[in-house]
Order: sequence, then structure tokens, then C-alpha cells
Amino acid sequence: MTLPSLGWASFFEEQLGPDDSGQLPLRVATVHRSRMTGLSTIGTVRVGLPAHVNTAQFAVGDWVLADPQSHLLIRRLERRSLLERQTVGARVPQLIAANLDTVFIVTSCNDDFNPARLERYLALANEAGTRAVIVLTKADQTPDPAPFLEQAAALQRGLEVVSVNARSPDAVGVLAPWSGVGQTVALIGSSGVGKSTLLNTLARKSEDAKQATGAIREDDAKGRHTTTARSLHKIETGGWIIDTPGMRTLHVSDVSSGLETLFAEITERAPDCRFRDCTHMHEPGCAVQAAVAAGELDLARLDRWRKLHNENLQNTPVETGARGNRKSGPRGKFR
Ligand SMILES: Nc1nc2c(ncn2[C@@H]2O[C@H](COP(=O)(O)OP(=O)(O)OP(=O)(O)O)[C@@H](O)[C@H]2O)c(=O)[nH]1
Ligand SMILES: [Zn+2]
Repeated sequence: MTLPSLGWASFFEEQLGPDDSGQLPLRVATVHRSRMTGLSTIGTVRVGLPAHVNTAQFAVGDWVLADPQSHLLIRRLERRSLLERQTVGARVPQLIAANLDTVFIVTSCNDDFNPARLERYLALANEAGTRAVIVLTKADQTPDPAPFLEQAAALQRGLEVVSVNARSPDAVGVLAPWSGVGQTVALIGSSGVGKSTLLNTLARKSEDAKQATGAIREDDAKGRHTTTARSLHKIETGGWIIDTPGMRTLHVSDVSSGLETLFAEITERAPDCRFRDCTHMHEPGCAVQAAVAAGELDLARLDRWRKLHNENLQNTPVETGARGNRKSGPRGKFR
């Protein structure tokens, strides 16, 4: 395996200083409570963790530098993208996957299809700094997937949407544009939509994937449950795929820029409203309501935007500085 085939790019190379020469770059492949494994040019290795290091600070897909002999962790490189989510009661967000090029938001051509839920996933993917693709599974179980494709495509400007039978090898070809050598994707979506099935179809025929997952399983042989852990799998077409645990409830917080991208047709109109703090509900001179009245904007979509926008405001921590100045933490994808 070469570093570029593992997703290494100039973005990471540029972070190396003179002191880093000779150190071993590793791509984090699995993260457990007290253990991490990484992939490198030499295969799968267990990453040595210094005493003060908590594995919760790492995500599958991270790039780290390690000592070439002992494999002891030296430092993590800056991330190009980071998919994370806030879970109820947790102080810090849960890291889902790092350095992704694409998130496959998986849903199926049946009752699971739910625009409001897909919008939540889209907000998360946008905020992570990755491209989102909607993958509609179970296309073989509906007489016509076209209405699902059409509805999904309307959820965000320029959004790419594909439909597949996740059990068919044809899915590999359909998803190939995002699964080539050096590309990394993550799967997110509700339980039962076909994420595991898709993963198996995409990763099955690759000998490398068998080796990587085989080696990791061996490491876990002493009765530890590893099925819920996320891991990096090799795709037949050369890329890497990260499975994520099913998300039952998905609350949004800290996704303001993700929502702006998602609801561009609403947020772009706001500057034309008469009042700067217009809520687009009943104010005079509201450009958004005018668009609804003119039939250019779907009222249901505006309602869903408001719900997510309010939920995000409510859940996003705002530090209050001296004299009550509102001050938020640093945002953006470089963390
Ligand atoms: N016919 C058909 N069945 C599918 C397709 N995708 C998934 N299935 C079936 O749907 C069921 C659920 O698929 P899974 O892959 O387990 O779903 P999941 O998203 O991984 O679910 P969790 O592991 O609970 O998150 C399985 O019985 C699959 O065989 C598809 O495209 N076509
Ligand atoms: Zn308005």
C-alpha cells in the first residue's frame, strides 16, 4: 500500500516539518476505548498510546504520525474534514469520521424516505466540510425510483442523488465516481436502510479489505464486542469506506454554516427582507414570504428550515464574554 492510495495528500504533507522526517504516517483504521489501529505502507499496526492520550480525541480516518519502530503515537495531523455529532448529555461532540471526501447519506425507496430527516444528515455533512451524496437503496423494490430521486435532488442545490440495489454488484459501478483510489467516504443513515449491505457490496471483492479487517478481528479475539466500532474498509474500486453506527435520533447543534448551504434558496433571500432580524414568519417586507406567495418557495420547506434553525440556535453553546458580548468558539472545518 502506498500513502496516496490510503488517502494521503499534499494537505497532510505540508504539515510535516523537519523534525518529522523518518516518522511513520498512519491512517487511523479503528478506534476503541483503549486501543487504536492504523494503516500504513507496512500494513495494519496497533498504535502505541502515550498515557495521557484519550482515544475519544481520534476519529477513524485521522492521519497521525508514529515512531517507526515502536509505533508510539507522536501527534495527529490537522483534519481536512470532520464528521461529528452532538449526543444528548455529552459535553463534547462524538467524532464520527475524519478526512472524508464524501458522505453517502443512505435512505431507501420506501417509508424510510423522509425529507426532514435527510435534511438533518445534510446539515451534518455540510458542516463537516465534505460533499454529500444521497444514496437511495432498495431501488429494486419499487416500481419506479424516479419520484424518490426527484424529491431527494430538491433538498439542496446541486445535490447528487443515485439509486441502487445495495445487494447487487452493479452498485459498485454506480458509486465508483466517489470511491476511486485515495478517496474516502462514510456511510450515514437510519437503521435498516442497507448501510451494511452496501459496505459488503463495495468492499467484498477486495483482498486488501479482507486482510485489513481480518487482522483487526484477530486483535479483538478475546471476546470483545467490536461490531459497533467504526472502521475503515477498502473499496473494490480503490477507495476507503467508513461505516458508522446507526443514528436513531439526530439533533442538530453547531451547524449554522451547514444549514446555510442546505437552505441556500432561503438564506440567500434574507438580505432582501426589510428587517435584518426577520424571522420570515409575518414581518412586512419579508422577501422569503414573498417568494412563498409567488410560488417560488415551498412552504413546507420553509417550516422545516425554521424548525432546524431554531433547534440549532437552542443547542449551540454561546459563550458570554465580559459585558455580555456574545462570543462563539472558532468554527470551520479546520480543527
Ligand atoms: N432488495 C433489497 N434489499 C436490501 C437493499 N439494501 C438492503 N437490503 C436489505 O435490507 C435489510 C437491512 O439492510 P442492512 O444492510 O442490515 O441495513 P443497515 O443500514 O446496515 O442497518 P443497521 O446495521 O441496523 O444500521 C437487509 O435484509 C438487506 O438485505 C436493497 O437495495 N435491495
Ligand atoms: Zn424575512
